[in-house]
Amino acid sequence: MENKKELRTWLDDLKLNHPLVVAGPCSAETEEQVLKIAHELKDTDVSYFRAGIWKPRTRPGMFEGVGALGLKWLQRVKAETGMKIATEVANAAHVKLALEHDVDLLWIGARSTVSPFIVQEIADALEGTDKIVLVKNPVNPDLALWLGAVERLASANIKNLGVIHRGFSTYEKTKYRNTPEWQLAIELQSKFPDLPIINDPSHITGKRDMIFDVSQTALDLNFDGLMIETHYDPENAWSDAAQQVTPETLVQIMKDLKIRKESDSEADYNDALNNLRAKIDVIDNQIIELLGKRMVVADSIGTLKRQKNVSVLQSKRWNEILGKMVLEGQDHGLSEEFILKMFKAIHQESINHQEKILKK
Ligand SMILES: O=C(O)C(=O)C[C@]1(C(=O)O)C=C[C@@H](O)C=C1
Repeated sequence: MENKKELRTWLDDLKLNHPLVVAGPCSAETEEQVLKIAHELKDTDVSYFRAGIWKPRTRPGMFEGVGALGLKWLQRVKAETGMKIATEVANAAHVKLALEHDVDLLWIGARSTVSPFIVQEIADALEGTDKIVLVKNPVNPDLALWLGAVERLASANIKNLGVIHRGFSTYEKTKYRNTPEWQLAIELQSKFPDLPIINDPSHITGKRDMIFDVSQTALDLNFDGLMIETHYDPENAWSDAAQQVTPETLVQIMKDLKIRKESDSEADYNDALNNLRAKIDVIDNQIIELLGKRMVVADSIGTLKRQKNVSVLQSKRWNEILGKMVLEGQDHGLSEEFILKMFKAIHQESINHQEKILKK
């Protein structure tokens, strides 16, 4: 699949002067619940009303969605509020029912995106549709798998495509429910600058009080929209209670978010920016030069070790370096996380250099 301007057409055609907002409850629970939330979201920035009809749950025995019955409730939402409607589909049967009920936007969930078989089944069922189809990232941070799913849909002649960034599962507990790994979303945007990308701060954070912050980061990174789970009584929601916000909170979030533009044409701003960028270019070159020099020293260490048959990895020395560099980094305003990531990469490169010499 190639990037092309037309990928944005469906979004441009909405002619919004704010980010695209998809909002509504995690799950459709009852007809009253769906309609009450929808009426509270009418006349806000929300263009698409979402509700989960079929819920893929981690373990059996939990609420798994109301099923096809809920699609009728979504149709009432459209008729009564004028909002378009959106839901998740996870197999061909879901697609058939969603299309029969004229759902305007369908998304493929993270647990489906991981499976090329499921994605292909969904793509085949959707073949040639003019509905909007958004692909959530797979649960694991695998950009090729994410884009592969989009490609399967594009090959099924589906034109109105986009992606949803909902974060990634980790074994370690972090402050996020699913860590954002923003680098992946950035890489995706550099490969497909015109493919609409929506952020899902509800699933990234898992906590409503972090939603604003993640939404702002997403907008600062040029995301096109937000999908935010919204419920009039979040505490008592049947699923994902901790991450849903009330319609009032959603309106406040949209009011408080700073919407940035991609650039500004003012001359003074561009002069100042270009000056600073020239400085960055010089520093980047110095960094590369220094890293190259460091590897030349590593090569010499490799030659020494080869003569004496000593192993490459020297954990004690390496831990000393890491400890010192974390402290040094603090003095220069660099986070421990960054220093550890950077020096681990440097260490690996040094090991690769020495390995080449030892294996000669
Ligand atoms: O000090 C060494 O023995 C090295 O091989 C150098 C170096 C490094 O790049 O700093 C690389 C590998 C070792 O694990 C420790 C440190």
